Amino acid sequence: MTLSISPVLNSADQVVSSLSTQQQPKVTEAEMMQAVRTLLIGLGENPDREGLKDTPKRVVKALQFLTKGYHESLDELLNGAVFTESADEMVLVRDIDIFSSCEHHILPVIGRAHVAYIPNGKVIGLSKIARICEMYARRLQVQERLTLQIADALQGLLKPKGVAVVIEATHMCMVMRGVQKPGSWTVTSAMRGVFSEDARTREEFMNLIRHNANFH
Ligand SMILES: Nc1nc2c(ncn2[C@@H]2O[C@H](COP(=O)(O)OP(=O)(O)OP(=O)(O)O)[C@@H](O)[C@H]2O)c(=O)[nH]1
Ligand SMILES: [Zn+2]
Repeated sequence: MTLSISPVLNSADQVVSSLSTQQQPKVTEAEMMQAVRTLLIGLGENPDREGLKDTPKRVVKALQFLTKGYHESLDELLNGAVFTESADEMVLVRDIDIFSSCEHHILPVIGRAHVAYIPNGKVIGLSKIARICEMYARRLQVQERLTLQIADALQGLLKPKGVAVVIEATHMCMVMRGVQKPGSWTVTSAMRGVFSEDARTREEFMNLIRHNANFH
């Protein structure tokens, strides 16, 4: 099977970023598996031993899953779930699990996103906020870009009064290798509109993401 690994783009995506627009060459799954086999040999392994026989196939499948966001688009995931509403108070979806992969080492980045916006005539289906996070997380990323892509997607889709995104994450490339700092985690934020202009609105958001829910 020949895979096109060029990202699926739509108008909303184009508003969001030009970072993923480059055309990629087409590569077959067989070629991808062969590359994994070469890696195994380079690591001193025997790719033909029983335990590793199907590993190239599994690795390719796993990497395709971890980067499936390249083949998704905002239009598809939204499924029309943007509604006209007069609500104009902050909407916050907290503690959205993030499983991404760092683009430098292709190692896991694990954390949580908190996403808020203040509507301006339109609201979005709540699950779609998590789906937007998921689409951008399932790509090779740096945490800063992931954070701003989520913010800019919401800003572009809803034209709200403001958007705030905070991501807290730990990078396995800093935990399992390299500098080896298991307790470290990184916080990134992207503030748009009133969240960037008004310290009180930003403060309210920061307080809400610190507060512990009663049902936990
Ligand atoms: N800003 C940013 N840096 C990241 C992210 N993920 C990984 N990195 C960093 O990317 C950098 C790559 O640095 P290099 O010196 O080229 O690579 P390296 O030799 O593997 O670096 P070390 O991790 O320090 O061993 C490292 O400092 C990583 O910590 C991210 O999401 N955001
Ligand atoms: Zn890394």
